[in-house]
Amino acid sequence: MSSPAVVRLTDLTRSFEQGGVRIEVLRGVNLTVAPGEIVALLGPSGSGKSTMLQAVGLLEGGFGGKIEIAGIDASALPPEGRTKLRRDHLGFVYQFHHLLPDFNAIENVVIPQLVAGRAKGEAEERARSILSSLGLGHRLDHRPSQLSGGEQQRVAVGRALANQPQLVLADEPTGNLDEHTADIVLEQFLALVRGEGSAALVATHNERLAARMDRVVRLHEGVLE
Ligand SMILES: Nc1ncnc2c1ncn2[C@@H]1O[C@H](COP(=O)(O)OP(=O)(O)OP(=O)(O)O)[C@@H](O)[C@H]1O
Repeated sequence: MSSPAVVRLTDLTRSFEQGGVRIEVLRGVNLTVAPGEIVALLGPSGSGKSTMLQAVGLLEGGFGGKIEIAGIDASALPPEGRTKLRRDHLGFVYQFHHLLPDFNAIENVVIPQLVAGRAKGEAEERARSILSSLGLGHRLDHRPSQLSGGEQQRVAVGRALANQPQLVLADEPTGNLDEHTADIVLEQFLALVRGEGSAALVATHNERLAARMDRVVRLHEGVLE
């Protein structure tokens, strides 16, 4: 039997009420992401990309439709079940790094592994290997404030992959970087994700970067084209 899709969204809906006005942001999104597949989510500002990633990331409620992660219906789970699903299967990269400021690069990649129950030595070895593959072997002891924007973002990528997630959710992961640095960081991100065999759903408005991924889907007026 083939392994289940890492994500399957069926008729996903989300609307917000603002000042008495109802905005329907997602109007019935359907999407399937296969294991190891890297999908670019394109759409103009305000089209609902972040809202869609929040749904898949199981970070918020309020969505209609069905969200399945690794073959499990998340919509039917209690909050602790969703937390476990998120911890076991998902990794996150945001536009801003959100690294722990008081910990250095290697610690930022080790800590999530310790939380997940991995032994310290093994976690350190893995963190070193991931950060070296991201070109940061010479920056392991640096804290976020001692790293460039591109380096900070690469550590954030390493942290997202630390626990071998089946799916990485990335919201404008290079949106805060200049074009040249964004290209380098994206290439390293894609290489690491491919090397680990993870799938990824990457929100961006950058067509050029989207073209480097396996498939492009577009959000338009609340549905995927
Ligand atoms: N908590 C909220 N309350 C009210 N409206 C919201 C809320 N979150 C998002 N929205 C609205 O939903 C729409 C989609 O927002 P979202 O952030 O998902 O878009 P996006 O495609 O990620 O945009 P960008 O590329 O600018 O990040 C916007 O019109 C936004 O104002």
